[in-house]
Amino acid sequence: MLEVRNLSKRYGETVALDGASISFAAGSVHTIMGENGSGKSTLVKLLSGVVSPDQGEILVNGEAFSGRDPIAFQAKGFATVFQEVLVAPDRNVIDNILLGYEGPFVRRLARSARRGAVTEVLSRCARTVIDLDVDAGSLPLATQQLVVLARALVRKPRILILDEVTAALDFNDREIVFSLIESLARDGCLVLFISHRMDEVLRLSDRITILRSGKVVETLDRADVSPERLLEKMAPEILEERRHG
Ligand SMILES: Nc1ncnc2c1ncn2[C@@H]1O[C@H](COP(=O)(O)OP(=O)(O)OP(=O)(O)O)[C@@H](O)[C@H]1O
Repeated sequence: MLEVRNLSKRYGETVALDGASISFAAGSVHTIMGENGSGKSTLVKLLSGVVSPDQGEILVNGEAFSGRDPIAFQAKGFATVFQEVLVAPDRNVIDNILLGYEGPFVRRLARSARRGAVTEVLSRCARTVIDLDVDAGSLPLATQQLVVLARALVRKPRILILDEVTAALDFNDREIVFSLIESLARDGCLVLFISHRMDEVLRLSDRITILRSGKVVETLDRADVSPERLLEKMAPEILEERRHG
């Protein structure tokens, strides 16, 4: 459904992504793992149209497209929740969740229906009760993250990219987000999950791609991985130290 071929991105002297080729299947949770600086966020930015690749292709259902055009990516069914929490701080929660969503769905909604749509989408991704009328900037960071997640969900994405979204969340909200991820994948969505938490990666992933220094080390099926194998692929030097330490 989604494929990247030979994708590369350089920032000055730094090669952030170096000829990455990965195939992603619809209806699956595909995790990208790697140490800090391995290129995970660069891949996310390329797949969101925030930056454009120096080389390589992004294909959706076999059709190549790329470039620096987030709206075009959204139109193709991509929605991304970035690592940095991005709310419009002076707009209320309803506006934040419906922000930039120019689809016919929202245009036709009356005021009360907007509130209903937002309540429904929040109930799918948060146990925390969120006041819809306060400015999003006044909410705790974890709640802001849930607002951004709801914003992605309201678009009914076919490809949902979650970059370290669970880091700030409390236990209850993390559990509800896990269930949401599982149910989205069951319904045919591709969930591209970026995390360095071994427990959640092993629990949720169907496939795992490991990046090291901008290169794809390997893509593995969940059945073939163990924590030790993942660590060996991500950071062999750490495993070596442990063996001898
Ligand atoms: N805008 C930028 N300008 C210069 N260098 C950058 C920029 N963005 C990323 N890099 C560099 O590219 C490399 C890959 O960074 P990237 O953020 O993609 O890694 P990451 O795996 O997401 O790391 P982290 O887990 O810390 O978020 C790093 O060496 C980083 O310093």
